[in-house]
Amino acid sequence: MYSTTLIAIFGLLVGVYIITCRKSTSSLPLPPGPKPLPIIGNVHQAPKSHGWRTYREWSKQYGPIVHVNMLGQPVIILSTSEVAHELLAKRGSIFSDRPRLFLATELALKGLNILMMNYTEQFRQHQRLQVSVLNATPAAAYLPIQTLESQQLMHDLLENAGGAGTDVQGHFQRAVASIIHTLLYGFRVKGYNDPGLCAVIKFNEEFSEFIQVGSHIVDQFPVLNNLPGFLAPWKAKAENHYQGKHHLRHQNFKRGVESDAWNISKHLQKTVEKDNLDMPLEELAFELGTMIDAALDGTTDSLIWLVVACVTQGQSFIVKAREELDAVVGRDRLPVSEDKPNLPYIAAIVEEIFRWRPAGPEGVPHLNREETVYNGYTIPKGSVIVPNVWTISREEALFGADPDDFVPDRWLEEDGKTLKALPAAAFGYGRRTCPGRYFARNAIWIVVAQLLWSFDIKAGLSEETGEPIDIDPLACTYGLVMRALPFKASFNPRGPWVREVIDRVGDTYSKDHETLLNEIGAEFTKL
Ligand code: HEM
Repeated sequence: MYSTTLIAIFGLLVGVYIITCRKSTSSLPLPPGPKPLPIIGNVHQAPKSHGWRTYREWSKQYGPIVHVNMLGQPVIILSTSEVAHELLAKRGSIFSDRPRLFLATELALKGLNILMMNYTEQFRQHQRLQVSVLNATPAAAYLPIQTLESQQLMHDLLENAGGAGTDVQGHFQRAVASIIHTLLYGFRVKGYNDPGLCAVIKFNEEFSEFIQVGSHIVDQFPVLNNLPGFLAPWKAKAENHYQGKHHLRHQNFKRGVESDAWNISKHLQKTVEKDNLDMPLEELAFELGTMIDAALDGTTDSLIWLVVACVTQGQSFIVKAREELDAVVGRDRLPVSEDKPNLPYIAAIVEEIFRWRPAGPEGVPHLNREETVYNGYTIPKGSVIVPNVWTISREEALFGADPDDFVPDRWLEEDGKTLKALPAAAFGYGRRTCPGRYFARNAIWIVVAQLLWSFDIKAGLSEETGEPIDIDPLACTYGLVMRALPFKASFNPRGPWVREVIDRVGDTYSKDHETLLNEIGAEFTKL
């Protein structure tokens, strides 16, 4: 035991020395950044949490491209849309890998998580499958299911979230989970305590912790993985995570392919067979599971941030949205996706949610497989590239002098009808841009339109004083996604016509979702 520890410590020091002595072929300097110390670099200055806040300060001090040294590992933080585009999109052939920082994560995923794969042929095969079911055209076919679940959400809020209000996270989470489980596996999620949904939430929380730099010492010093299990607790943790995910994914995939109606599991299984792809079913089941994980948090959290905006950012955007909704939709029905071309202000609200509170404010890191030069600076091979989405979404030159405020109008041209082509950073860049962006935009659009058509949204009331509880619009979790801390909000119908319309549809669980799925399947045969 003693000698193993000594070997580990020796390996660690040699590793640090070798890494810090990496040689560059370029004579140009590294990008500017905070002054490092010998060997440890900038580790002592690295933010322990909510890194995007520190990165914004660094960008003000050092400019749009900042270098920090984490124990010899170069980290490059990009803080304008221009630089992120130039490197991650235009030079995508070298900037599309993922960092290999996360040994604990890799143990937990056994190379089966698409989000963490390098840009290899295996990854591209997965990406082609994802795009075939998530691109703009297939995503449009899913609108009937997204609308059905949005109606169910309106019903749930009407019945359960009025008066003094309630913690609304669960209702939104259920609605998003049900959209994705119905489409991917053929079954609806009918309650926020559904065991399958609880399992996905638990795995997402674990995953978010796994990929935090520094959360497992083995990530910095892979040699420690040679330690026996009792000295290496991450091994058992990683194995449990993998086994749990494997079980859930296998079970859901089986349910999907054995179900009577069309669904994405069945569709992709047929594609794999028809195209004779080299992809074991276990890998395909993991791909579907990754889509579930990726879709659930970003979509739910964006909707919750809209609720935060409604209760903290003044009424003027709500008044404008209502004027538009009343003029186009009237008061006799809920908005539907066919109204979209006539409701540009709702589309502007959706873009503003992604800008104001990007679900992943630190982006998902990329890695460059070759050294390159940008604007007179060297970017060493193997740098961890952080698209600083929080700051990029607050570029005053693009978004105006009030980037911290929620102002949907900034997305509209003078005519008030056309969306400006402003860069949207929330879905990432280049070859790794989120394949679910069309799906997410559609799902969020229908919920936002129906929510603002239906409810006055206010802060919940304190049980002790009966007064509204203050909501801090910046209070959030820290992890892969930025989630508003739990809060109470109340949803009261904004007029008598609302209950009438929502009750006319009522509870949607008796609706035949399998017929809707088969209709989507029929659309797919025409694509
Ligand atoms: C508001 C909702 C969402 C946000 C903000 C979001 C954001 C992102 C971001 C930032 C990335 C990494 C991009 C990069 O590396 O540059 C990503 C990757 C991914 N997203 Fe999304 N996403 C959302 C919804 C969805 C949905 C609905 C799906 C699927 C139905 C999905 C599936 C994926 C997948 C599979 C990846 C991995 C792609 C890769 O590594 O190349 N996402 N997403």
